[in-house]
Amino acid sequence: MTQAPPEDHRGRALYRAEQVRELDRRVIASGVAGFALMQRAAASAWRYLRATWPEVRHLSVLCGGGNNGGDGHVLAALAAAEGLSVQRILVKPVESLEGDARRAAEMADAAGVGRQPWKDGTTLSGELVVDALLGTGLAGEVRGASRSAIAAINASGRPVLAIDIPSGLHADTGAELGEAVRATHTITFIGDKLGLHTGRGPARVGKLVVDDLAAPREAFEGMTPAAWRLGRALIAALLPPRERNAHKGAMGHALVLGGATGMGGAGLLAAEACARLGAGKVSLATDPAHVAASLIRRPEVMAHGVRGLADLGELPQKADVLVVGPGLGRGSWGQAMLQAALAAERPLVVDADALNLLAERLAGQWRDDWILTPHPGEAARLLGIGTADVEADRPAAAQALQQRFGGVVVLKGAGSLVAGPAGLAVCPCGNPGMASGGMGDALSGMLGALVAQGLSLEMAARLGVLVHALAADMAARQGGERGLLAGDLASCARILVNPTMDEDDAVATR
Ligand SMILES: NC(=O)C1=CN([C@@H]2O[C@H](COP(=O)(O)OP(=O)(O)OC[C@H]3O[C@@H](n4cnc5c(N)ncnc54)[C@H](OP(=O)(O)O)[C@@H]3O)[C@@H](O)[C@H]2O)[C@@H](O)CC1
Ligand SMILES: [K+]
Repeated sequence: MTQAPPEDHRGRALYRAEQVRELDRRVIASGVAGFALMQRAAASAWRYLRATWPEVRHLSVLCGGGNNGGDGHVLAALAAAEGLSVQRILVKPVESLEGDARRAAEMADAAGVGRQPWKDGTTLSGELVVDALLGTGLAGEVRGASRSAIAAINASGRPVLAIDIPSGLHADTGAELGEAVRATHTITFIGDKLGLHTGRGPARVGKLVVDDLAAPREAFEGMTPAAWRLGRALIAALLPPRERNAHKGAMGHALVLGGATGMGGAGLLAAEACARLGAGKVSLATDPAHVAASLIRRPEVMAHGVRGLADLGELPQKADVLVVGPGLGRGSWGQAMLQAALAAERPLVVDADALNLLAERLAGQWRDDWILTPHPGEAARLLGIGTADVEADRPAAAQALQQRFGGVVVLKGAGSLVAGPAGLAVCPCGNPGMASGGMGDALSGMLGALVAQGLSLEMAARLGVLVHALAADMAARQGGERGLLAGDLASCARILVNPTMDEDDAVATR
């Protein structure tokens, strides 16, 4: 049935609303009438609903004024034809509808499906709510009746199947325009949409299925996806089993510069994660006060007590990649370490306070050999805008950073984005347990390890972000999200970067 381009190691293609509209146009031009496509969409949603909730007898279907609403009307008719009772609610009068949406509403009328206009206070009586208010046509903050209908859906406490997109969620950015439906399930059509996977998307979409509605392969030809949704196939594609004669010299040497006075844990977490992801050698340049702790916790890491540039000596030149930022601080020590890293002519992973120092003191730096890993606050400082502006359009912020600073940019947060010369990728994994200190330090160390082992910066960033999030998911399965620690990730990540291991049999080591 699926005609869309198959997923490969790059992951699944994601599109923007305008691109999906163009795909719709191409499918229609190939000979499928628009209304037939709407019927396919509704039939697909109905099949999914029936398979997921076979016991449900009574539905509430909320229909907007466009074709998303049209899908809802057709679904309501299909459900009624199979004997379900349907509460069909319209936010716009049928007389104001046009085109396929009007035809769909009249079809449901003709099938004898009752309808009622949305009014504030209307009780949603269904055991299940179908959200067909707004799809790819959403423009601007949700207004009028749709606004209160969305709030009522969210207050209903019922399972919600969102048609195409949870209403109120922006298909391109994943921003919530006012309030968005909190769906338990979403079925999306023709092409998967970027906004379902970043920003508020992951928190609003619930379980997601994609149906390309049998769109012909040719419809996708020549259309560059807006982004790639990373998948596990990337791990095996980029990390084949090691040659049996591998030696540590060939696995790269990573140097972590971090851990100013009182912030030793950050540098250590980065170094440990770096080692667990397979760097041949890992060095840590840290405040001398932290060396003993490092040796006790991870004797494999070569910890150097560094009071300043003189102590650092030629260490940066001996490494293949430098990770600068974890626990760096913004004081003279951190500034010296960053200067040394920038001068070392080695690929860099730049995180945390190194990014803040860049924003404060080193504006205008552009390199093609670094990975920058800001969270939204750091991204905002680098761009000179507010954090809310970053969150309002995360894909645009990631791409703006990449254009302004060069290299590869990882914009962290739910649905982490990787922007590089090959385009945009989004990570669909991870969990709220990652909202705890040190997670970013572990990520920067992992990225350093992958660069050390010879991956391009962009592939290292994509793979590192994915493995970091998958490791957090694995650790959360073992012990739950609350209380998940950054230090729990490295051992899980080790299992993941050895894809021939059976994850269930593998025993996480500390
Ligand atoms: N043939 C096809 O193409 C296929 C398309 N398919 C389906 O169609 C969907 C796209 O349909 P679409 O383009 O009609 O847009 P849609 O999402 O219904 O929104 C338009 C409505 O929303 C309203 N509205 C907009 N902004 C608003 C706001 N801020 N606040 C409040 N209201 C707002 C706007 O009102 P207006 O601005 O006109 O007053 C209008 O009533 C797509 O997601 C998929 O489900 C499938 O059936 C497969 C075949
Ligand atoms: K919807």
